[in-house]
Formats: sequence, structure tokens, C-alpha cells
Amino acid sequence: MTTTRSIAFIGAGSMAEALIAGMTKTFCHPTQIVVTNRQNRARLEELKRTYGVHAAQDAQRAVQHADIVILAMKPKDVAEAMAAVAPAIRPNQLILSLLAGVTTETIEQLARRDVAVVRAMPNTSAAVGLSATAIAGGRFASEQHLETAKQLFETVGIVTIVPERDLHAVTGLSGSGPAYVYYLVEAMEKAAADIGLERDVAKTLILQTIIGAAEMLKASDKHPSVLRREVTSPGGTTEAGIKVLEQYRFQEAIAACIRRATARSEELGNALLTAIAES
Ligand SMILES: NC(=O)C1=CN([C@@H]2O[C@H](COP(=O)(O)OP(=O)(O)OC[C@H]3O[C@@H](n4cnc5c(N)ncnc54)[C@H](O)[C@@H]3O)[C@@H](O)[C@H]2O)C=CC1
Ligand SMILES: O=C(O)[C@@H]1CCC=N1
Repeated sequence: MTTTRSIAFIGAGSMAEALIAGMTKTFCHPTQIVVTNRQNRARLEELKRTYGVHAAQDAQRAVQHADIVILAMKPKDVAEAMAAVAPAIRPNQLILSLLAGVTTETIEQLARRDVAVVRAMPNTSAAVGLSATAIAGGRFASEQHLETAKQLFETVGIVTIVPERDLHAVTGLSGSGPAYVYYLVEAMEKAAADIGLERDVAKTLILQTIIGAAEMLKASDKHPSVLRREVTSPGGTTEAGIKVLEQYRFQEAIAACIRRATARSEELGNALLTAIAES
């Protein structure tokens, strides 16, 4: 656990909380973190009570004293947030952006100075130490900055360094990915109720099925299609079920979903650029 760094969060929503929950276990002491937010004082108090972090109303002051500034507001809110804190940003700080679709170049522009920016795309499984995070460095980010960001996100899961152009695809795949899995579980729970299984029994079985399948994927070198075939007895139940998924073009639906989420990431970045140009 590091003892030297102080970290300021701008934005105190679900992603900030997921990161705080993970980081305070191994990366830093809760008192090294200060959380700021727009308006919602009750939310700050809640995070303070739950994790022992500091909470502050004055974002500029929080940024002034931070080594690492984590941007955790929605992309549409970043221009306003950065306008408020930009005067306090120092060249030796590291700005870590979690924002979907927003490039490091845009963040540098909003910071109004040559500052190290690392763009990260974690996911909410950070809350249980299992995020799949990808990071990319901006123009002024050194290897050391990337290493610091890597260490930070490694406390909440696995980290991979990618070229920045890949981050839109990462966002559509693993940033949004937990939601796709939850959607599958929702569908399985509804189906279980329809076929008459008791809710708690179904929930336990579904959860263990998901965990078991994930562990199998991790433990074996086999392609998912091979693992699927191992479940599928000729003329059996799985074959009958999978045929229905094929009729509903399940794989096409997933591909279209990930393509659309990836495109949306680009749109979010472009919409912000348009808003900045018009302001
Ligand atoms: N939720 C997720 O699964 C993931 C989210 N992200 C990114 O993380 C960022 C945050 O997402 P969530 O936590 O889901 O959003 P959220 O809506 O839960 O939280 C955003 C927070 O920012 C605050 N905020 C808004 N304007 C502000 C301002 N001007 N100054 C300070 N704080 C301000 C809001 O009050 C809110 O507490 C987004 O940019 C998103 O793209 C990245 C990976 C995964
Ligand atoms: O839905 C979103 O825009 C954010 C980015 C990735 C996950 N949640």
C-alpha cells in the first residue's frame, strides 16, 4: 500500500464508488482519497461513512493537493467540471479519465496545459476486484505514468495497455460488458420463473452456472465453441435449446450490440468536441 499519493475524485457516482471500494483495500489508505461531486452532499457523506474517505465541496482545492486526479463524471459534464478545476491543475499531476469516448487530447485541451493524461476503461466489477481495465496514455503521459495507472487499476482487477484508438472497442466490449452478462442473468431468471422454478433456487443455480462456466473458460485452453459442444449431447436438451438461440440470431444480436456500443463511445467523444467548439 502506497503512503505518498493523494488522489482526488471529481464525480462520485457508481464507477467512482466501485474504484474506491477496490483501491481502499490495497492501493491506498482511505484518507489519501478525497471525493468531490456536483451538489449532492448526501452522496459524499455516504461515501465518507462507508469507506472512510475525505469528502470535499471545493473541487479546485481538492485538485490542488492531489497527485492523481480521477475524472469520474459523465462525458457530457466534463467540460463544466474541468473549467472549475483547470486553474488548480499542475504539470506534475496525473489525470486519470474514466470517461467513455473522450480522448486524452480532449482532456489535455480542457486542462489547458501540458499534463499527463491516462484514459482508462474499467468496469463496475472493480468493486469486487475483478475489473477488466484497458488503459492508454496521452501525449504527455510517460511510461511511469502508465505504470502508476496500471498499478492503481491492478488493485481492482486485470489491466491491459492498448493503443488509444482501441479504447472505443474496449468500451463497447468490456466497459459495458458486465451489463450484457446481467441482462443474460435477468433473462434466465425470468425464464426460470416461467417454467415454475422457485426464485431463490433458480437464482442460486444460475449464479453457480455463470461462475462455473467463467471458471471453465479461464482454466481450460479450449475454445468456447468446444466447451459448448461438450455440453451438447446429440439429440439432447442443449442442442434443442441452442437451435432456438440460433433461430433468434443470438450471435448476430451480440455482435450488433457490441458494434453499436463501440460506435456510441465514438459519438460521445464527438458530441463533447462539438459542445466545446460551440461554447
Ligand atoms: N458505470 C460504468 O459501468 C462505467 C462508467 N465509466 C465512465 O465513468 C464515468 C462515470 O460513470 P458513472 O459512475 O456510471 O456515472 P454516475 O452518473 O453514476 O456518476 C457521475 C457523477 O459525476 C457527478 N458530476 C456530474 N457533473 C459534475 C461536475 N461538473 N463536477 C463534479 N461532479 C460531477 C454526478 O453528480 C455523479 O455523482 C462516465 O464517464 C462513464 O463513461 C467507465 C467504465 C464503466
Ligand atoms: O454506459 C456507459 O456509457 C458507461 C461506459 C461503459 C459502461 N458504462
